[in-house]
Amino acid sequence: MEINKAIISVKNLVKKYDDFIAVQDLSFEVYENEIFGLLGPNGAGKTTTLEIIETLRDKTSGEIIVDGLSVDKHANAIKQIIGVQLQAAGYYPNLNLIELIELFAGLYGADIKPMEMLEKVNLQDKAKAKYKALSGGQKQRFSIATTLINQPKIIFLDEPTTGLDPQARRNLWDLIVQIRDAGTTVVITTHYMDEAEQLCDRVAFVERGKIIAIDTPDNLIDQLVNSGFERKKEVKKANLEDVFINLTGKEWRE
Ligand SMILES: Nc1ncnc2c1ncn2[C@@H]1O[C@H](COP(=O)(O)OP(=O)(O)OP(=O)(O)O)[C@@H](O)[C@H]1O
Repeated sequence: MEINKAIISVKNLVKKYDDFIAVQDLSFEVYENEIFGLLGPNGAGKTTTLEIIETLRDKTSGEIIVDGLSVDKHANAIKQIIGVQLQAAGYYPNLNLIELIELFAGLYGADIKPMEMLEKVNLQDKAKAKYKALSGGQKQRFSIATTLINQPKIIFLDEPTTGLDPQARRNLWDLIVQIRDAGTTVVITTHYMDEAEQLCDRVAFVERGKIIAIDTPDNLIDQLVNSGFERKKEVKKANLEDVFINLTGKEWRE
């Protein structure tokens, strides 16, 4: 049997905001080279947990190891091996996409070819465009390109497909799978369960700051079915999203 190697290990993580406990005794591992989904209701503590792993937020207690490095002792070293989506506010309005990638590469000291980065996310035709002139799907793809500039071992994507149409969403899934297949571990949050089911190798459900289930989507669904669960209504063989894709096609556009 294949032994999975943990690239992120979170043990007994606790985060308090004054008296409020946002994360309580959370433990999980992310395996090398998987797409790992952190799922759960609004306010469950997903973003807080990710930001602590990304070394952007302090924890109250617990232990986090990222690729053998402790967040307590090696935050700077961790920053160098992870890719995090920047806030759009960081995209200087007067620079085009190529210039923005050059700027970030300079900040990271990364030796990359900007056009190759844009090709990876299928934005080569927009190299001279400004960020604000991009569609929602293109903006997300650009933002994912920026996470790859320092050739990270792990990237973190917080709700990357929110607000995208079904086609753009599926294009983005293909891109995320390509990134994993090229050897990068992907940690993602999403509120779309169809997305988690299709895209994630494993998922963890977080509720009120605790992990309540963690496994492959297949195993979690099988466990529920084996417990006697049945859907109330017979499900049709296609849904409205399939109609959308069938009518409008799957190719990259925007
Ligand atoms: N800086 C802060 N100060 C006080 N409370 C905070 C702070 N940041 C987050 N919280 C609280 O911590 C809890 C967890 O928030 P968090 O953003 O981690 O949830 P989430 O699971 O990412 O939610 P969503 O799905 O809505 O993005 C929430 O109740 C939130 O109000």
